Amino acid sequence: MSGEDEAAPAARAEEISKVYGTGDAEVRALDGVSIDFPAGRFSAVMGPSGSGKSTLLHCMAGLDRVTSGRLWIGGDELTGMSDKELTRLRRDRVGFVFQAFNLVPTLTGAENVTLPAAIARRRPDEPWFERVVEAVGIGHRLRHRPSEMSGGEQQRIAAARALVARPAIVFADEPTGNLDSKASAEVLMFLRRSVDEFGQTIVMVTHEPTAAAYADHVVFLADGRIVSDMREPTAERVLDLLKELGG
Ligand SMILES: Nc1ncnc2c1ncn2[C@@H]1O[C@H](COP(=O)(O)OP(=O)(O)OP(=O)(O)O)[C@@H](O)[C@H]1O
Repeated sequence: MSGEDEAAPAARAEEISKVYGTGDAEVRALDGVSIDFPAGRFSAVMGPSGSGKSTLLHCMAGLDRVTSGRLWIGGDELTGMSDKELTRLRRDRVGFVFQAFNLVPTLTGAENVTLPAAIARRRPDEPWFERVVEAVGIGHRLRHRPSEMSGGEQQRIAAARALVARPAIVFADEPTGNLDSKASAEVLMFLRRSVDEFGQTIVMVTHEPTAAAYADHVVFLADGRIVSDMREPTAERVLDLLKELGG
């Protein structure tokens, strides 16, 4: 958590814009956003509803394409990649955690965690799997199916699934949006631990100041632009700034 942000960013956006629709229906969801997400840090993205948070995350993760501007994951430029190249990049370099856990209901917890590696025909790294499972605290749920788990347990399985492939970066979109405060804290503590202990890079969209307070820094969006930035956030300072920004 030192201040050297000169390290190569894990992800970078340069003047990106995203326009949905045309004519009267045109929506400029992102309007010239430039941002570096430093490697080995936990970053949060906040802002009012409709400010472009999910759009930013989806574009940076290669799930959606920008209208203009350039994007990188590590040294790889996403803009200009074919769909096939993007799919491969997402599979090999990016982890995802979504609000709606997105586990496969017919698979056990363990099978859900190792599914991406199986799809990519990668050999499972057993010691690493054990370490991630220990850190996430869901060892006792590995043989259960998602329907037999609480929301918090399902989300921790989803977080372990994102982490176990050792991605260059994990994007989390409202990962605690469906969880109560205790389950949220467990998920967030795991994400924090994965940054501190495993050197993981995380970018998380959230509405919740208490969730943002787990991050090393927070960027604030409004109307598709970055309007503020906060290091070492606390829930109180985040809340104050959101009020100031009218969010
Ligand atoms: N597929 C789409 N087609 C048209 N407009 C879209 C599409 N996706 C998003 N938008 C619009 O782009 C803007 C930004 O949406 P986005 O979902 O990125 O905001 P957000 O900050 O994540 O909002 P929320 O906090 O409510 O999830 C909004 O005005 C939204 O209506």
